[in-house]
Amino acid sequence: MLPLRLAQVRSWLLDEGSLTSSLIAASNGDFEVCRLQQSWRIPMPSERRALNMATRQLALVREVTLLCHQQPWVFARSVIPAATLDGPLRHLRRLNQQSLGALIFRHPKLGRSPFQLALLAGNHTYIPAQLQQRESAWARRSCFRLHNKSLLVSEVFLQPFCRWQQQSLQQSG
Ligand SMILES: C=C(O[C@@H]1C=C(C(=O)O)C=C[C@H]1O)C(=O)O
Repeated sequence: MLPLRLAQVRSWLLDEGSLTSSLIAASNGDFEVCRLQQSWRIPMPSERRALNMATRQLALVREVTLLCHQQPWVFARSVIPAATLDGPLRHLRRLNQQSLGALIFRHPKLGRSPFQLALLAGNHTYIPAQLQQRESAWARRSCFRLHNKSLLVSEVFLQPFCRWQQQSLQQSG
């Protein structure tokens, strides 16, 4: 199957609301978060730049898949600087299988930067090996801000999501 054209996924890529909420609705509630890893690491250079972090500074890096109907629809990587874990988002330290979005979207003053979009090769090293695929994958990235604290969230829309979206578009004509 060819990767979806931008026009076919644009509404999902540019939606500023909670992706968790959208996927729960799309899957009629058959949704779960699977935490792949969560550890203190030096972020990638482009992530450090997006967060204005110093070169050797550590951040809490969380990687999950968002599963709908037990299928991995999205791979998400969040980079949370230590300073962000001291403020109103300090409970993110203890995040496990709960959705990060379910927590941060509770805050009415949550801000979000404009999205950066990319079409990644399905075997791009950014995607964990077990999630890599033949088809290219659309990805988006944005910075959340709350009380001058930031965290960077990247999401890659995988093939099971694309198959569902293509069927949805065909059914809606
Ligand atoms: C930011 C959101 O949280 C989602 C859940 C994540 C997690 O649990 O680690 C990470 C990114 C998002 O896909 C959202 O729902 O919009």
